[in-house]
Amino acid sequence: MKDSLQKVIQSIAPLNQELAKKARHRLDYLAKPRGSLGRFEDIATQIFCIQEGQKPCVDPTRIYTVAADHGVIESGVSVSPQVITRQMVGAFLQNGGGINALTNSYNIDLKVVDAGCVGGPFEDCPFMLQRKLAQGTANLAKGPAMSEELCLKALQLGFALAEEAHADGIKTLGTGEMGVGNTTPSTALFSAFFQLDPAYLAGPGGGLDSEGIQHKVSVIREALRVNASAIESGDPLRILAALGGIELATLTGLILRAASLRMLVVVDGYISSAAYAAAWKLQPLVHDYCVLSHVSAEPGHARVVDAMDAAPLLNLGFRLGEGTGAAVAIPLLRGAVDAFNNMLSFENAGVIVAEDL
Ligand SMILES: Cc1cc2ncn([C@H]3O[C@H](COP(=O)(O)O)[C@@H](O)[C@H]3O)c2cc1C
Ligand SMILES: O=C(O)c1cccnc1
Repeated sequence: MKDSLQKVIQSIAPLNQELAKKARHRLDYLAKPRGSLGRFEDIATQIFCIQEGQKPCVDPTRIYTVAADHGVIESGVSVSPQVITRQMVGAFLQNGGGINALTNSYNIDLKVVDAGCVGGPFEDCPFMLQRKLAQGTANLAKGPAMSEELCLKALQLGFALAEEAHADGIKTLGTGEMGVGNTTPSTALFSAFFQLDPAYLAGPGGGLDSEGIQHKVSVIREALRVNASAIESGDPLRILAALGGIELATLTGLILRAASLRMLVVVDGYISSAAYAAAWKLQPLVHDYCVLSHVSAEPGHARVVDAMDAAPLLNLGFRLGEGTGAAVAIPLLRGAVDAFNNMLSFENAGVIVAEDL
């Protein structure tokens, strides 16, 4: 199983800088001052390179909202009980979650994945994927959250999801998650990967008060202590297994495989960024295939995006997860490629460039 991870990691190619020059050249000759479409120009260039110089396109798009439970919930790290994970998946299946409203609004395909929810299978539904790998994780404050084997299985589930999307002709993938308690493993991963104090990162998640946040910090400190040997190994796979979650490792696999299949990935907020951080530690080239949709209202997010040299597109005060930020960013990507593809050049528009006078 480790071999397939190595294979995916090695098959991610750097973007061709000659193509980036070509895209910049085109953008410079469109009927606008150079660089005046700012980040849209970067996005169009990135997509042009990912798609190897084809006319860039964003659609069709899909968001995978991956659900799983977390043993650490028994340590009192969330305002919500574990059963909310299941109930929210039930709400998604009735088209009633935040992610449903936004994917419907923006015409994005949604797939909800049970990767590790406690309990039995969910009701059948055309956009539900029943891929349960385990009944949640173990409590990371007491030992590793996952065995390396379970973590590899989750990575492989992520590979399969990216492959299925690719086979369906999807060009852009978004990440989403649902798992009560998952800001705790996310914060633990960020602390371990970037040597940051959990007190500097931990926030309210689903709604903890300041006392609750302090308790969460102490639980994360304990998780870092009991999993010190994995952290000291510096091996991102061991760290992800020890401190992560099933949905997080699935999203890590999805990001890696999507990059190797040359798909653009829109990474949602704080929690999805923890999956991205693991992918980035395993293969820094994923940076070139990903866009971070927004900076989460979870206060640690701005701090870790700095550590990853990433620049989220939006700041909307979102702190929901589920893929909602990714959904909101997708129309912006469409606008960026439409400007690239559809604007006239100075010459075709009959506009005289100052330097030609
Ligand atoms: C009703 C409800 C819907 C959600 N949808 C996403 N999350 C978000 O909050 C959870 C993480 O926060 P914490 O670590 O504090 O539990 C995750 O499930 C995340 O997706 C929700 C949380 C709740 C309560
Ligand atoms: O930004 C997120 O992903 C987030 C933050 C808090 C709670 N749930 C999700």
